[in-house]
Amino acid sequence: RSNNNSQATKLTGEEVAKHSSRESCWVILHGKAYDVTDFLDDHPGGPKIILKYAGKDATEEYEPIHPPDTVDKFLDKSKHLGEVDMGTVKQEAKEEDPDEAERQERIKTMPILEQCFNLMDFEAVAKRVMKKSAWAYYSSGADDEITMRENHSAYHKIWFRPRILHNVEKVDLSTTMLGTKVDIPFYVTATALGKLGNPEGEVILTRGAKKHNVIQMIPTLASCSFDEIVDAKEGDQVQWLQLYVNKDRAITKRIIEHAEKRGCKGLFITVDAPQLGRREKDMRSKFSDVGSSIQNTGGDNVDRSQGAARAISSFIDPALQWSDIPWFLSVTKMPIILKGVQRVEDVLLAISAGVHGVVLSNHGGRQLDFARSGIEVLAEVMPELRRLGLQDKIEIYVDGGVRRATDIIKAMCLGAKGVGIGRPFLYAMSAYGLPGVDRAMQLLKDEMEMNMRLIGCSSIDQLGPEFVDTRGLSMHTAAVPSDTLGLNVYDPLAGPKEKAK
Ligand SMILES: Cc1cc2c(cc1C)[n+](S(=O)(=O)[O-])c1c(=O)[nH]c(=O)nc-1n2C[C@H](O)[C@H](O)[C@H](O)COP(=O)(O)O
Repeated sequence: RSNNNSQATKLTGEEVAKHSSRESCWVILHGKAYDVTDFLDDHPGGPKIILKYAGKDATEEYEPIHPPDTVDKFLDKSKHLGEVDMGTVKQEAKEEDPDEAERQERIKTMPILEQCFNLMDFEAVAKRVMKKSAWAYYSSGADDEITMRENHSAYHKIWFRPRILHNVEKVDLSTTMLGTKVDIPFYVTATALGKLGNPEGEVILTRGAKKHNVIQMIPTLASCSFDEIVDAKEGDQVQWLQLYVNKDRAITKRIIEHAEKRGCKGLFITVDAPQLGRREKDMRSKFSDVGSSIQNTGGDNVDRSQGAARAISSFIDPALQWSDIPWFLSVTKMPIILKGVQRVEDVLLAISAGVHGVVLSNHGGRQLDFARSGIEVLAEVMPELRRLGLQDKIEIYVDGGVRRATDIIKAMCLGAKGVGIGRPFLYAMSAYGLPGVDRAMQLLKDEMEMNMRLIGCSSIDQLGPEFVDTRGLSMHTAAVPSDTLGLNVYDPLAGPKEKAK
């Protein structure tokens, strides 16, 4: 114990440093020491990443990945060893990030916020100023990222059929989602690890959503704790919960009940991620955290650096199935929406399972590559629901690649109740904080008002399929990257000169 009388009860860094092995492993988090020896093999991210910080201060690495209440929730109180006299802790020489000096330079010369005129501008700035590992995590899609690009380019295959000579002096962009009135038909969708981009994390999105009266979907894998995000809401602001279903249903039940108690108005069960996709940019990035046990392809010596996503997702239940839905309906009164539905057959199954909505989504292209865009699936679903007279049985949302208000309008014309937007608000938050999110949402509102006028509609309920031409939608002319791997190793048939040897 430190002998300085004002620090009488505090541990010293030296003492903590003695416990730096599998046999006895202590770490320091936010100035307190914890004995995590018995927790090592239960850590979703595997033991290696903890052992890397055994006997040391792990706060910086821990912060963006774990909500602050994680230790209290998952580590028995007997393992909480108390305060550390941080003056006695040898601060590790930070792994010099060669890019850091240049990144700081780029931050000094970044465009001012007013120079961002659309959502893609935020992406361009974020790419320049974000830490590599954070950019990699947010921007990556699965495999060759074909679907990630298709999500956005699919909107370019839909053309408007505007009408003229309708009074569009007053334009009302408001609508309702799951019974909640919103100012404009988009919501902030669930995206994990908000603190990778901004030290304040998801609460920035909460404040932006409040200002523009749109709904925020709280991610299971948020950096902020669920309660921090709910506490950050104001007045009657509405939030939804995105749920990754845990193999341990008791944990899932606790999360659902707590969310309902805290006033969440929708439960979005993510169904397109029984295993998180292979996001290669994320895997290649500095984030050298070892992968979760779910990816264990054999032995502990295998380098399983799988990036942030894999490290935090081993709890997700790949056995989740339709027969589980009645249980979810029995444990909550919140409307239940399946997030990640990708074909009309499953929308019909969702209706017969009694859920209240679906999000037609491929997880922002971060899961199955070559899954179709949400908007293309929407164009498949709605005519079939209308044919069967089921279009009012369920609320249909789409997300993925929405970057312009015209994208939102196209989705509404095709019958969506609203659209989810992910990366653009992450980039705005990462580059400019709350002012960035505020501007991004305002830009969408301005674009939406103008575009509604130009297609000849003054309110959302006037939008319908007759305003769009979707004939090009099923042409998958995605900009497929050249087959770099194949070309690098391709061995053309030996020509005549080769034979002569
Ligand atoms: C960009 C992004 C998306 C994530 C996301 C994290 C990031 C950085 N994460 S993930 O770590 O597991 O992949 C989640 C998540 O926690 N849960 C979820 O349901 N969707 C997750 N999504 C998907 C998201 O909810 C939308 O489906 C997707 O972002 C929509 O596409 P855009 O980003 O193009 O708007």
